[in-house]
Amino acid sequence: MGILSACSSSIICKVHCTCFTFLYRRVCAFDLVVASPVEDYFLYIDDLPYPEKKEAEKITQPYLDALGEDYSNCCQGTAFFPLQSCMNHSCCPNAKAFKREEDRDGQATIIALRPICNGEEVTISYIDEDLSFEERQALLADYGFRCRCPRCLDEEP
Ligand SMILES: C[S@@+](CC[C@H](N)C(=O)[O-])C[C@H]1O[C@@H](n2cnc3c(N)ncnc32)[C@H](O)[C@@H]1O
Repeated sequence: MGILSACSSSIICKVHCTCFTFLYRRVCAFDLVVASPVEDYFLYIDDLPYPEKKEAEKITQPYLDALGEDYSNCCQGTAFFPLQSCMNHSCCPNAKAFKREEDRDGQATIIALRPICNGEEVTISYIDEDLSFEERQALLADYGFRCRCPRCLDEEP
């Protein structure tokens, strides 16, 4: 297995997605929900100084009227993150990959769940690690492998 190891800081890194497309999950895609970019755009217009705001609103108001309440719908999708794709799974992971409110589009954060020693492998969980050994193995079989993490080796009958 390839290994991604890292330093001991709690926020390990911010990773960027290279494309925003639907991928087979074995490639290690990452499900995302991001705030509506349309809403962000209207908030930006709202903050413009007076003459520019007036000008911009002449163009944006018809779109806002047409969209109605749907303008603030968040977007959901799956993205490919090259760094996260290098991270092996563990049923007792030491890190977690997710998008925080402050992460902008195309960015996600890997955060340590506990202190990680220099040189220690950084692992995330691909599944709900609260499941039983059999349930975890069944889900991971769908990813195409049998889990050999320390917890599974320990729980293996
Ligand atoms: C997203 S890749 C992870 C990076 C990969 N190890 C590499 O070198 O490119 C997922 C693959 O890594 C292997 N893998 C990841 N976690 C594993 C684990 N806990 N036990 C066994 N194999 C694992 C499996 O072959 C799996 O299909």
